[in-house]
Amino acid sequence: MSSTPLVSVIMGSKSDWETMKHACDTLAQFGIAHDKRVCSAHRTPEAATEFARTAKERGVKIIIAAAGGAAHLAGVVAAHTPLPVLGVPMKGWALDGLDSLLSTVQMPGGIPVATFAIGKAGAINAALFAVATLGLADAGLAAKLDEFRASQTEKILAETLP
Ligand SMILES: Nc1c(C(=O)O)ncn1[C@@H]1O[C@H](COP(=O)(O)O)[C@@H](O)[C@H]1O
Repeated sequence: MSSTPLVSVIMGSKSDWETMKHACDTLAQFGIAHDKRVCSAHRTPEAATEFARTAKERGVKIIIAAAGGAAHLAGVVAAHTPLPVLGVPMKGWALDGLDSLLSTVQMPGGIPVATFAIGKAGAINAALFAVATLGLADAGLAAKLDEFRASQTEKILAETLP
């Protein structure tokens, strides 16, 4: 997207992209300007902090942060910005994402991370949540979300079983 990103999608590793592309696809479906990048609280701590500290002045409204395992990225970013941070725990490794979920969701009081489901559903829902939030100040966007939900309902009701 070429215009100023309203949503920044960050992930701890390129290996998270297969999942997080669903968040970016969903944002694109609603025409929301967004950017995406890899940054890690563990492996690139200065870059992650700098990203978080400057996001608001760059015009970003919402950050979607994905990480797996010892998933500290969303929490660290939330510590450095007043912007809403939506955390998406990645699935995988020995604990299948439970570790990612718990390390994303269990924030100490005072620094919230809104945490979504593990994996693809969480990636899509974080993007839809960003759409809903931005839709509070954008009637056109809110109408698109209404349409999306109505067509989803129609599709499910039309499903037949073998
Ligand atoms: N949890 C974090 C953080 C962080 O929280 O800062 N940085 C990378 N990672 C995670 O490590 C996993 C494995 O990464 P590699 O596949 O690169 O080894 C990824 O799911 C990533 O999000």
